[in-house]
Amino acid sequence: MTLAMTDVTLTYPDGDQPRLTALDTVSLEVAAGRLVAVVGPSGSGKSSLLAVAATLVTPDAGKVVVDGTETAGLSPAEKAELRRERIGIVFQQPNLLPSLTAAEQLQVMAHLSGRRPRETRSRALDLLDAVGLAGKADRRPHQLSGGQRQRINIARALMNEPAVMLVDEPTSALDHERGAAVLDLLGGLARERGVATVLVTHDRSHLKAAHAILTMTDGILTP
Ligand SMILES: Nc1ncnc2c1ncn2[C@@H]1O[C@H](COP(=O)(O)OP(=O)(O)OP(=O)(O)O)[C@@H](O)[C@H]1O
Repeated sequence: MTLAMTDVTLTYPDGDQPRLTALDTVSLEVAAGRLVAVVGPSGSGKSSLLAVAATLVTPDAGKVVVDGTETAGLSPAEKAELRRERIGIVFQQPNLLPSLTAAEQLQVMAHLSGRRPRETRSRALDLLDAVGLAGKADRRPHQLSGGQRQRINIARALMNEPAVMLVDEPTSALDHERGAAVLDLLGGLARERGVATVLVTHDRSHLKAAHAILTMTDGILTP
């Protein structure tokens, strides 16, 4: 299993109240090439789930295995390397660098991993093509639409050929039609590139690209 979370519990301090349980013995398995959607209302624990899967937050209990690596024993530097090399993260807002072209946004990722510029340029162009942005490689963010920027965000997350992709509300800034297109794209990329993808959203519409839809309620994940 490419991503396996087992009995993960995460609590946060809550003033003088007992600690708040954001994730309550959550288990989730995602195989290569599958897109699993996690749907739940605001505050149900979706972002917490992604943060734990991304090794950004350490759970109180439970096990997280990413592409065969048990994450509990890793040092902060090893976790950072795992994130850079094996995990692609797509947040709601693309956070593109204003001065860089579309291709350069992707190349920066590969550069951080020590890959050579010539290789990375051709991989960046291939990925931009895969997300429907062939011909836009030299545009800067302000010359692109919101939907196109979100596609760059997705292509950038794939730049280092991750085993796992974690996606947080990718359609919140998009209209209905563009949102549906981005979700279809994510499903297609997961399948074609064999990436285990988890998508969290509060919005149940256009999830037909998902192989499974799970529900998060008050930190509890159910089929
Ligand atoms: N750093 C934190 N410290 C304390 N409580 C937190 C922290 N982060 C999240 N929480 C609480 O944990 C619970 C789950 O939050 P989380 O952000 O995971 O929910 P979500 O489903 O992603 O919500 P949204 O859809 O609004 O982003 C909420 O009750 C939230 O208030």
